[in-house]
Amino acid sequence: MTAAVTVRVPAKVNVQLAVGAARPDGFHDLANVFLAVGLYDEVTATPADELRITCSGPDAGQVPLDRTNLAARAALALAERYGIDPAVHLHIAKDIPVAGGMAGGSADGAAALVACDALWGTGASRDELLAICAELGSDVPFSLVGGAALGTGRGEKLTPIEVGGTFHWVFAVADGGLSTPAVYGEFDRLTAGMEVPEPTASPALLAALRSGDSGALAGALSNDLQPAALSLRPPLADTLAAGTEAGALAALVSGSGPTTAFLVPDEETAEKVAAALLTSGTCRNARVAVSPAPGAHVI
Ligand SMILES: C[C@](O)(CO)[C@H](O)COP(=O)(O)OP(=O)(O)OC[C@H]1O[C@@H](n2ccc(N)nc2=O)[C@H](O)[C@@H]1O
Ligand SMILES: Nc1ncnc2c1ncn2[C@@H]1O[C@H](COP(=O)(O)OP(=O)(O)OP(=O)(O)O)[C@@H](O)[C@H]1O
Repeated sequence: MTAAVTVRVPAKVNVQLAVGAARPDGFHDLANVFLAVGLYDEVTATPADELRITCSGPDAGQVPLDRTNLAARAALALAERYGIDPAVHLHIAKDIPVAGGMAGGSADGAAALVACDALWGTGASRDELLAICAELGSDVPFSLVGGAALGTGRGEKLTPIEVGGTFHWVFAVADGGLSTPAVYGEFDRLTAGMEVPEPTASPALLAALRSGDSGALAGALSNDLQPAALSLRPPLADTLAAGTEAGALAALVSGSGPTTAFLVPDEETAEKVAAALLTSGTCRNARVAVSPAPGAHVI
């Protein structure tokens, strides 16, 4: 029997997040262009007497260790489908900012699924794993596939996107998180009484990803949730300004925030912008990363 399986899983940034009107089920239809970035959590699955979650890393204190943890929910969902006793210890080595709009919890859900699938030898197909991911959350399927993809529906229906080069990023980690439902709720409040257009992927953005051209991508980045995140957390505007002044090609809120993302031309500029963000006092931490990155995979 396999003794332990470790799965590495990336964070994400939304290079385009086009948000439609609220649906009757409370979700919003999206044109969500996901790009996986090289900040990783690792989930290790080991046989145990009962389902147990532990977490290490600087933000570990903010991660729930009960059955609400997306890693636990993933293990339970797979076990139920295959009639397996979910007796597993899942250890999360967390490096992705918590509640930061970088899909950290979703990443752990996808990683736990891949780890338990390997540990238990369920032999689930890719499509079955993707279906479980979609039940766990809108962002979870992308954490499984990585790379770059267009998410439609509530973000769970994925079409892979070609990426023609490496993009360099700096991520400014804010103090405290933002609740994803609260940010979508603020989007609804800000757009009340307005005609919200059908979300569609930007051809210029897709072309920029395909060509690997950072300058073109900088001109095409967009996030419809940014006004809502800034409305709930006005000081984020200072973080965006600090990174732009330091030489970023473009700045935007990552997903529902409050992490802010800075696209930079190269590694050298990334280090410079990260240092300037740290000294600006407008964020708690600054992380350098490249994209695209592979989805959840056994290491
Ligand atoms: C902001 C993003 O991170 C961008 O990728 C995602 O849209 C959020 O994905 P997620 O965290 O996996 O969200 P879920 O766990 O599926 O949903 C949490 C809550 O976010 C809101 N939500 C989420 C996705 C979506 N397309 N429309 C929504 O309105 C709903 O209030 C929902 O109850
Ligand atoms: N494995 C997990 N890691 C982190 N948070 C988790 C996990 N499982 C459940 N959560 C809960 O989910 C909340 C959101 O955390 P997460 O790090 O996923 O946010 P996020 O990056 O903003 O998500 P997204 O970008 O998908 O909207 C946390 O406040 C926490 O209570």
